[in-house]
Amino acid sequence: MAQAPIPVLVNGAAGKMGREVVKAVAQAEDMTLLGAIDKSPEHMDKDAGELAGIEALEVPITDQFEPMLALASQERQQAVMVDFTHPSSIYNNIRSAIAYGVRPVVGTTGLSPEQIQDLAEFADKASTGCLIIPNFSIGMVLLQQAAIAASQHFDHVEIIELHHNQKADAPSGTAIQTAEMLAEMGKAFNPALVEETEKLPGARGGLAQEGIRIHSIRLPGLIAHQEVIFGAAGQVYTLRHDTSDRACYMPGVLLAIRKVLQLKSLVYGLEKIM
Ligand SMILES: NC(=O)C1=CN([C@@H]2O[C@H](COP(=O)(O)OP(=O)(O)OC[C@H]3O[C@@H](n4cnc5c(N)ncnc54)[C@H](OP(=O)(O)O)[C@@H]3O)[C@@H](O)[C@H]2O)C=CC1
Ligand SMILES: O=C(O)C1=N[C@H](C(=O)O)C[C@H](O)C1
Repeated sequence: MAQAPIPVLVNGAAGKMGREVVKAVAQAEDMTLLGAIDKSPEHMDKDAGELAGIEALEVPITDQFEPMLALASQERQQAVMVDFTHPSSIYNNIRSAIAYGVRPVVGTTGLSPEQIQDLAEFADKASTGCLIIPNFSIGMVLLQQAAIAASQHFDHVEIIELHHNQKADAPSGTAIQTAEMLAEMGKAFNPALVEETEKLPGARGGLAQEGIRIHSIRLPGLIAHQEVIFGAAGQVYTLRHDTSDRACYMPGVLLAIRKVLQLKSLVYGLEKIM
């Protein structure tokens, strides 16, 4: 029997990322858009395809999250929920999806390490695959790999992340993940040479693990950008990634939808499924 297409729910379907995901799923031959959920009253009942700038898909935007999960749980082929909503709702969204046996692919940032640990235990107990991916772009995975390599040779590093000014959380999930990866190298960075005084609180950025500082910039005109800057005597090594279109995340999102069906636990980071 031919493999049935993967039924996909998109949560946050009226948002900037959600619209891209609707388009990508509609155009993927092995997937079908089962539902498009969003809480924005402005877009309620609109056709998700038309809102995404493609043909009508006969899938209206709805705010009925749990009924959609219930519907998805009835599907012959296991269903996936892609979530690009808001930091305030993501923890509960993931728990609800897992409770219904629907596999979450999560791009929404802002979960704490404790929440991720708790969700990992919940997914384990339910033997349900779940992917939490702070950044779906291949370019960022490559930047992070280059940063890990550079960290073996440099003891000083700072991260700057720059985003559009509609972003709710700071620092970005990607910057937090990048700092975590560098911290896992097992050494402390940025040994202090002088006693520093911050004349303006926050001037030196947020302090992540192992002395790594993260600086967040929010401006209209930006999409998503990150620099990891290494310094040593007489040299500076800068790694930079720039996005110019949210389409850059879609190959990673489609890969994650396919891969989450093979998992029985929570996996954090695109690099783990590539
Ligand atoms: N992992 C990755 O590669 C990427 C991750 N992101 C992350 O994805 C998230 C979304 O980003 P973006 O698309 O730019 O944001 P948007 O604000 O453009 O879109 C979010 C959409 O979700 C809706 N929404 C908010 N809360 C809920 C809820 N509880 N249930 C259903 N719908 C909800 C919003 O409605 P309303 O407008 O009414 O609030 C809005 O329509 C952010 O956390 C961002 O950091 C973004 C880009 C890439
Ligand atoms: O809000 C965004 O836009 C983005 N959010 C993610 C993050 O917080 O890292 C990924 C990317 O930077 C775009």
